[in-house]
Amino acid sequence: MASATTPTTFSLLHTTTASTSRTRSFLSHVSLPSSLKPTTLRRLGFSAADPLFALQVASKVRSFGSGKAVRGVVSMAKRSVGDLSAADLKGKRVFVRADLNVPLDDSQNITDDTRIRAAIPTIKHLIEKGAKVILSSHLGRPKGVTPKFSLAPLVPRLSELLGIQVVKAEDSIGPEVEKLVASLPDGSVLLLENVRFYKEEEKNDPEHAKKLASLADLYVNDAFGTAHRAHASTEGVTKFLRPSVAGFLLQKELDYLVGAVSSPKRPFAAIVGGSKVSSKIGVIESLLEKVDILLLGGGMIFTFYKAQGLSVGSSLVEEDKLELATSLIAKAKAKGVSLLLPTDVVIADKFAPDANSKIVPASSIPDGWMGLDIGPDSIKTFNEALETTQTIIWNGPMGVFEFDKFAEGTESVAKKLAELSGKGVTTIIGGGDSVAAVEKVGVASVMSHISTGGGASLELLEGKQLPGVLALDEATPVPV
Ligand SMILES: Nc1ncnc2c1ncn2[C@@H]1O[C@H](COP(=O)(O)OP(=O)(O)OP(=O)(O)O)[C@@H](O)[C@H]1O
Ligand SMILES: O=C(O)[C@H](O)COP(=O)(O)O
Repeated sequence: MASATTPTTFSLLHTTTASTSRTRSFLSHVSLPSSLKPTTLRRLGFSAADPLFALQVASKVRSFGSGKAVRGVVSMAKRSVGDLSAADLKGKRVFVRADLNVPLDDSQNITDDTRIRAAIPTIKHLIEKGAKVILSSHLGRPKGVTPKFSLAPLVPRLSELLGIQVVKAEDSIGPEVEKLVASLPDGSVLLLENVRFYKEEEKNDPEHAKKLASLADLYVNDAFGTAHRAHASTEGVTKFLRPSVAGFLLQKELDYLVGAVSSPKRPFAAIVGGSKVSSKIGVIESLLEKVDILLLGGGMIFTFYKAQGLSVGSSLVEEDKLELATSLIAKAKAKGVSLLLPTDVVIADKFAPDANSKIVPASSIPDGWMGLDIGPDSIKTFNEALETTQTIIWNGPMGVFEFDKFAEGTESVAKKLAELSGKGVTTIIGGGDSVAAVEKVGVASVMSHISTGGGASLELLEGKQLPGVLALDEATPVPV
């Protein structure tokens, strides 16, 4: 089957001394062109490594000139639900932690079911294998039992998408839940009540985790959006349940947000926006190590302008981040990254949807006016830069896109990415408000990947480890 252009999977065993001074074995599954032998990889100089070893291999192989099919096929070194055999699953009670934290309106209607749809492939797979699925999630940030944060409104949509009637428990632990679990037929789904109704969930209380774990035989974490939280149902349960494996959604998120970003088709551009530079420092610094082009927009640009001595009127500025902005500009220069700041902006006389607005050069923002979007010249320059790329990651809106008058910059980026996606460019939307913008423009379906995690995707892009991922079983080591 394997050919030079068809990826095959090598298993690479190596050891590393983590900062905790524990020596651990990591297995990294990397799909690489079959012409690459483990001996070749060793010759390439892989020795000490970190948990992202697989990704380093992928990028090295790429620069070595042999990596044809590396992009998007790298997986973290975690065992996946797809690795479990039929015997592992048939008749087994599987605790699935999903992130079904969807928005509900005042009448408890789901206003965006993206996260529910994203959780379906893993649940369907388990049902088809004859497992008994014990599905859990949080919804919102309740303090104790709060009816408006019940998972009950999710049952009809889940049942519809799965094609079976999902049973709902009134609690997430306790004798009633145990009774329901005991009566579950193979291939069925029991939805537990909001795990955050217990304060022990967010405290990652071991006794509480043990109670959750006692409901099941094995654990699947598919809650990418909550993987940055070390909670009882995302991390604590893994201490009591083996195997503990990654679901398909979690795996896909890692493949794109870690794999495609660490081993991109080049040129590679990042677009970073949002309100404040302070909330994106980690992401910008991490991306500066990887990208060829960095486009900045949103409220944070005014801190950069001010750092360059421009007057910014009453635009959003973080005075204590001026030095940081200067150092980021210097870092981009030192790394040879082409950093583009908008050259013109749409300004407003107040922060309101009906504000008076005009377009001015970035250097001419009058006193009393604030910049709320990037201007048409900037859109043109950004588009030209994006046209040269093969991989683009986007996090954060270009302006106050919630107000129609100031949505043009953000919507133009969404449209450009959709157009480029159609031409084979890898387009990754890194969660948060940029996802809302892509959906508003109606181009979500054409993007290569849209993350279901806001905070989790940011942390991953910052290069942080996610506790919900770390806690899972490593893929089976195969010595080379
Ligand atoms: N020029 C601006 N002035 C003030 N606010 C702005 C400006 N541009 C964008 N924003 C606001 O930034 C907000 C989004 O910023 P945020 O940092 O939360 O980005 P995000 O990518 O959505 O992050 P997260 O993933 O955490 O949700 C939007 O509500 C938008 O209105
Ligand atoms: O919406 C999210 O980002 C996730 O569901 C995590 O929610 P949390 O920030 O309340 O932990």
